[in-house]
Amino acid sequence: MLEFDTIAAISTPPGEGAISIIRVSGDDAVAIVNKAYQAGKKSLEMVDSHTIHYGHIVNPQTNEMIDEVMVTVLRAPKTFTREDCVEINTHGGIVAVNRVLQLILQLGARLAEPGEFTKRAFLNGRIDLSQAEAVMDLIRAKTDRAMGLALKQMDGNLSRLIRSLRREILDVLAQVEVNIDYPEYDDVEEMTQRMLLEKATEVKGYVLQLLETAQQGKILRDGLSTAIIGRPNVGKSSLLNQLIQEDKAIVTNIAGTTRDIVEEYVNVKGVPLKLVDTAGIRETEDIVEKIGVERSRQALSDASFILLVINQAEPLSIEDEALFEAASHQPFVVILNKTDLPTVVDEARITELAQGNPVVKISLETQEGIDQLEQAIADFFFSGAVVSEDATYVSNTRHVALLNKTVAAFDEVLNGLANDMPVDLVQMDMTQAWTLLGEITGDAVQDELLDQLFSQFCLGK
Ligand SMILES: Nc1nc2c(c(=O)[nH]1)N(C=O)[C@@H](CNc1ccc(C(=O)N[C@@H](CCC(=O)O)C(=O)O)cc1)CN2
Ligand SMILES: Nc1nc2c(ncn2[C@@H]2O[C@H](COP(=O)(O)OP(=O)(O)OP(=O)(O)O)[C@@H](O)[C@H]2O)c(=O)[nH]1
Ligand SMILES: [K+]
Ligand SMILES: [Mg+2]
Repeated sequence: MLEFDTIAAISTPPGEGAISIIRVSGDDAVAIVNKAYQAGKKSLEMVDSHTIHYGHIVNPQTNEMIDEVMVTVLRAPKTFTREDCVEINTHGGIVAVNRVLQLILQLGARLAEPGEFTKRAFLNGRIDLSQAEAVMDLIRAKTDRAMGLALKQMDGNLSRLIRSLRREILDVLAQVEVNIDYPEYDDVEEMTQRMLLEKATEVKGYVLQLLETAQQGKILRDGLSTAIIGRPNVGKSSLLNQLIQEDKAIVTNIAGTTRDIVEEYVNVKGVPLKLVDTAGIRETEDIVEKIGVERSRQALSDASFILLVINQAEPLSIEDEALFEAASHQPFVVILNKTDLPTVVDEARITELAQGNPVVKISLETQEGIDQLEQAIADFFFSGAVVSEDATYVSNTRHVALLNKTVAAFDEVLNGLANDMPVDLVQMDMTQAWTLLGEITGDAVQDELLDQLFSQFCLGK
């Protein structure tokens, strides 16, 4: 076990709640909290591990009572950090919890840095780096799918796969050493080269397969960024409300109702969408609406997927046609809304403008066609492929970058072999692939990177 000082932080979000938790971790956690804990003759130093105790937090210097609390004592190693941990459950709000924290800091603990508890769990060997990163993903997850993905990674799903690939590489590297040191056969050079070729090809194949999951993995994690665009009053906000099943965006019959971007996460037939409702796009002199229209254009170019809404009860306008052009840089679905009203729009022209992208007719008034729309969205995402619930995904940009570098290292190995390079040079590239994969799990990372990664965490985590 490494030597660390004792850290403390508030682990619950700021704001009004019934209870807040202060977490303390380190060798002196129990002793420090015990100095402030009062409950008759009871001492936290004497209680069993993983038990919770009622009492008061009292400033030992002034005897001032600060809060009535419940205190959990968790002794190493079966704790989140693998260190002695104490959790103080104070009253909610911000005053009580902050006063208790200040006292704990006065009594010898240091304020934890963001992510420092998780960092200790990593440094003390309870979890690896990709699992630690998954903890952060879990906290930030906004859909069930994103959460499922994070939980699996936390469970070590990706780590196990990476470890097995590294073991394969290490095995072949060891075998190469043996061949060099104890050449049993005359053709040892050729055998060694063949072994390296086979293994590099095989493991590179696995890494490429993993990389193929990255795009979907990223969408599962962050949501498919989807902009709802269209002229004013075509029903964009009504569509957002329909998809999220909630009256979140304001709907009126006044053109130019939506001024600001409205964002919502929603799960459509298993596809997590980050939906953005925008201001109707038109030329306008209204200053506020003008800014809204600017934001709509920005949202349009930021999105990976477009829902282009047209009012089919009106003739197609020049503005509608321009929107097809604007949307054409991303995949889009054309939505002909208001089918409860007579059709006026030129459908042949729409088909032409859609250029093979799906066209779906709906009425947000009568709910007609909603299911077909949701199906069209899901079809786009899955594009025929079935996404397995228990597949291993890469969803983290850092991991994707490392996997790409690993592929490049394998290419070096393969090039070297094709060009009859000396085996020890090829060995170096093979070792490089092994090191790069190790950076995903944190088996080979520098302090600087660790500091940067963990500082992205929330305080108290
Ligand atoms: N009060 C409280 N609730 C919490 C946490 C916490 O730290 N405190 N967690 C913080 O994220 C999460 C739970 N995660 C945890 C993960 C591992 C261990 C832990 O003690 N692991 C040990 C022993 C497990 C066992 O008893 O079998 C281990 O893995 O060695 C604890 C919490 C969510 N809820
Ligand atoms: N008849 C009919 N009316 C609809 C339908 N969908 C929406 N509407 C109505 O059309 C009007 C405009 O709807 P919104 O959802 O506010 O349209 P929008 O595109 O968000 O409008 P802006 O934010 O102003 O650009 C409202 O009065 C809705 O009730 C539909 O399918 N049929
Ligand atoms: K409107
Ligand atoms: Mg609107």
